[in-house]
Amino acid sequence: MPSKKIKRVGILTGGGDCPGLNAVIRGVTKPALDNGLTVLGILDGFEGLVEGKAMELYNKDVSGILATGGTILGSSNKGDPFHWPEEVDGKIKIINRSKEAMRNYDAWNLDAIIAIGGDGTMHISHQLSQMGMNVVGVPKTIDNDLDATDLTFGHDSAVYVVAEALDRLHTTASSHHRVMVIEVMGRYAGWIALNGGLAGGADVILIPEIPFDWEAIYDKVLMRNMMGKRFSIVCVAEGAKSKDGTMIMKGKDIKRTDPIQLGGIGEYVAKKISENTGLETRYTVLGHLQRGGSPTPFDRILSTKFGTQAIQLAIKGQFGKMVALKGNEIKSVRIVDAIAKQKLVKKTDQGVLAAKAVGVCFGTKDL
Ligand SMILES: Nc1ncnc2c1ncn2[C@@H]1O[C@H](COP(=O)(O)OP(=O)(O)O)[C@@H](O)[C@H]1O
Ligand SMILES: O=P(O)(O)OC[C@H]1O[C@](O)(COP(=O)(O)O)[C@@H](O)[C@@H]1O
Ligand SMILES: [Mg+2]
Repeated sequence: MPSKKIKRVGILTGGGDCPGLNAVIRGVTKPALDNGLTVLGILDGFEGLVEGKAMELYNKDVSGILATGGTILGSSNKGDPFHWPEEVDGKIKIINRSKEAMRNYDAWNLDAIIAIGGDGTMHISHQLSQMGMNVVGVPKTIDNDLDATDLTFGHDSAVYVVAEALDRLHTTASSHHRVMVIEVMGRYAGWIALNGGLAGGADVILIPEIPFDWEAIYDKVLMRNMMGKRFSIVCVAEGAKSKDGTMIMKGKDIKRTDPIQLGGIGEYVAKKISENTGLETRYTVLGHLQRGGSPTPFDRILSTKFGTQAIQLAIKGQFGKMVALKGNEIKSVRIVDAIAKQKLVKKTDQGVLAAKAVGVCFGTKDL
């Protein structure tokens, strides 16, 4: 049976922002308008859907945003309709506001929503699909931890920032004969540390998937020193942990479905190296610099392909699907399958093998 012709589509960006979101919004909106659809930009992710915050998008709104960072729609990693925190008598109570989300969807006369986000956004999209909402997903996250796509947009831009930072740290590390530790993002996945470390020539890369031995790190930096290489660069993922330790948290935000805020491992690793090797050590936390600014050309292209394919799926009535990169092709997968598995670094990944082959230490002798 041919699918009902859609006339009006909503678009939102959920979760942590990243470079390329605006390129996707443009990639969806331009062809949608050309096909006679109207487009409603929902503000601040699912928060806007629940609270009724939106604006019409016209050609002028998406003109000139291909290369701009952030999202013109705003984003939020708190507004989960199914897990909405509300303060009652000074205490946080979790309530379900999904019916209000459905009500706004109907009140706005939407035939579909394009939801751009990561695992959290896709979880919510799946739940809303089950309630009858037509959703098409677009995978974003600097972390690259969605298994259903070979790459998420935003990752390449984050890796570019890490590589540039490592280049800069190299020159000062070399001048002062220091160990430089850099903490990068990625949550429970080590992709940013692995790919950024590879691109920036790190000597040690520490990732959550490969718990490390302290001794292996000390040996590596001391050995380099003995060989006359009087500086070392250690690239550590925020979720990395030692074999005898746990991930280090900098805080908790109970308003979020995953309340854990990672951070602090860089400082800790630097302190331990300094205490146990006697080498002068400094640390840098790259933080949100990895998520800000203009997308790389690679991410602009991927985002544009994702956006244009997503609106095509919606026009064809292919709901409950997420666009995905498979090899060089943009395909689609079911959102329910996309949230089934997190993509983590495996010890056998070519990036790990290549890093090992050029002498990178992962803080373990077990590899
Ligand atoms: N496993 C989950 N199931 C349902 N909702 C989630 C889950 N993880 C996160 N969320 C919610 O999804 C939204 C976005 O999640 P977040 O992880 O910040 O961004 P992303 O969409 O990039 O993964 C937040 O409102 C968060 O509370
Ligand atoms: O900006 P916040 O709320 O501190 O979140 C930081 C987290 O968001 C990220 O930058 C990106 O995660 P998402 O893409 O899943 O939102 C993680 O690498 C990091 O742990
Ligand atoms: Mg997430």
